[in-house]
Amino acid sequence: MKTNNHPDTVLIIDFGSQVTQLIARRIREAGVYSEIVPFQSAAEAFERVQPKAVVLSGSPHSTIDIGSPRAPDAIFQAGIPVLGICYGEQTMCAQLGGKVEGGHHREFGRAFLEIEDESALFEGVWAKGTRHQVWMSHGDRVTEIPKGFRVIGTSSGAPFAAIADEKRKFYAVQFHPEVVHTPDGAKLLRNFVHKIAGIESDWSMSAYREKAVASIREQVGDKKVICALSGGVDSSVAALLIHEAVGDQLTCILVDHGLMRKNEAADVVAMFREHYNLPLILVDAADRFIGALEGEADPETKRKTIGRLFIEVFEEEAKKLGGAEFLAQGTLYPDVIESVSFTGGPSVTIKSHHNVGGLPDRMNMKLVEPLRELFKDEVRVLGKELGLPDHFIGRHPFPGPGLAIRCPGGVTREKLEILREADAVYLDEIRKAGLYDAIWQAFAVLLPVQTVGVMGDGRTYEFVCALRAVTSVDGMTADFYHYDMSFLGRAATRIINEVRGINRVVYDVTSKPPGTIEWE
Ligand SMILES: Nc1ncnc2c1ncn2[C@@H]1O[C@H](COP(=O)(O)OP(=O)(O)OP(=O)(O)O)[C@@H](O)[C@H]1O
Ligand SMILES: O=c1[nH]c(=O)c2[nH+]cn([C@@H]3O[C@H](COP(=O)(O)O)[C@@H](O)[C@H]3O)c2[nH]1
Ligand SMILES: NC(=O)CC[C@H](N)C(=O)O
Ligand SMILES: [Mg+2]
Repeated sequence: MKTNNHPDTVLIIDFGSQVTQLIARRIREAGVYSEIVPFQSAAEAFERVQPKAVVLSGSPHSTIDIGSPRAPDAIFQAGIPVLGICYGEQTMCAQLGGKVEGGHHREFGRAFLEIEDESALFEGVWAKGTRHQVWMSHGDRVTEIPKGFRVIGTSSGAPFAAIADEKRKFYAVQFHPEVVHTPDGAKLLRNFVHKIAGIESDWSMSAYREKAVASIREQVGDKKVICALSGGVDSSVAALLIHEAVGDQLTCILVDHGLMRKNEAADVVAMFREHYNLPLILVDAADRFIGALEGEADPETKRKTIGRLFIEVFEEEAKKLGGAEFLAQGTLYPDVIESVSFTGGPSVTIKSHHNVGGLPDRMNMKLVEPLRELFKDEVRVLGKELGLPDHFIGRHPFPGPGLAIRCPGGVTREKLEILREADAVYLDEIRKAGLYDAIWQAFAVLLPVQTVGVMGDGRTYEFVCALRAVTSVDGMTADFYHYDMSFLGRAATRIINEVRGINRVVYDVTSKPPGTIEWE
């Protein structure tokens, strides 16, 4: 039985490529809904989703190895178009009667594709006899293609770099059309979904909004929902969507734990109460959080204390409301994929991220997760659609434990106050320089180190403030932002002049890895 709400889905079978998510992105950019499933559950997902087309991803595996992953045979018998990419091509060939060999012709990075023949895949993009840049990353290669296929493109390392069986609508490429280093790749994927699979563009955020609102109504009925609202993009968009669906059945809870940025709580409250008339409870829990944190210097203990207090506050607030059946969360698609990805496996805990994910178990509530099919940039588009002002949509992420993890070592009220001021000055300078949107996340850190300085001919002995700014796509990896030195000089001068308690400023030039974005 088909259980997915989207009539025209492209199913992407993930064999563990680093860039599988990009395939989904590119297809969605073409206005077509796509879903990623790990290969282990592909057979079940194929049955459930009944896709209009299938894409097979790349993989770190080799089809030559015994026990390496395969696509379910059913997809080749369903009469729908299939596109194999890299490993996807190799397994398609291996499964349909071709041959793959471990190569002496490895290609990594930039390569050139000679167009040998016309094809629906290349229509309007690449003409026969031309040559184009593509991006490759393979060690194995196809050496014999299955019956029914013909060669449409070659590269110096891969005689079967692009092949097609137009009758069965099976296509396969050794290069990666999903990455930006294949400049025309997105157009090929568009050809695949529109021209070959015949799917029209109907995936838009306004269509999504309607569907999401309807399904929230169906799920929630006349029951109560609470939503932990931080004012971050994810929880804000989730709250607005649920409010549109069930109005006053929703109550949002914003916890002011005393670890927010300057004016943060007030701004969030003003925005949601005044502009949206959204039922919002602001809980002032600053004493409770700071009281529990005082004297605690261990980063993990700090994080766990904050997580525990969050749960306590939500439990109390839910009780005051007479209980609530549902808990809303801003879970995004990458979170969902990560938790099911077969490459994930048991990994070490670098830090215990606070999220409300621990809540439902403890609180016995069902989850409402209206964003679980979306990527962050899609959430931003949806936020715009819902009328969230630009300055809210473009906000840098802010962690649940807030300033506590930017005060390494013990937290005190005084230190938090110094940090809050320094952070505000720093962000003000960033905005003035027009850099806010170019930076993924920026913040100040107050080090537990005092140094000697001289100010107004007097000796000072005050704290060191570290500035951090990073570029990133998803927070998983990051580079430090390459400021102009004169900007750093300006920011440092202002912080030292305006913030009592700081007499020295340094800049953090660590990428992630080896560093993390936050200091704790
Ligand atoms: N001060 C807070 N009060 C209430 N809920 C909070 C608070 N801080 C965090 N949360 C909850 O924890 C969740 C996870 O925080 P996270 O920072 O990952 O997401 P966000 O704040 O919604 O968006 P962004 O990633 O843009 O900051 C939030 O979605 C929100 O539900
Ligand atoms: O909601 C959150 N709860 C947390 O406990 C938490 N810790 C880190 N972060 C944010 O996650 C991103 C990656 O941070 P790290 O490189 O420090 O792990 C960065 O954007 C961090 O700000 C958190 N967000
Ligand atoms: N990127 C890939 O899909 C690589 C496939 C296979 N591991 C190879 O080296 O050829
Ligand atoms: Mg946040």
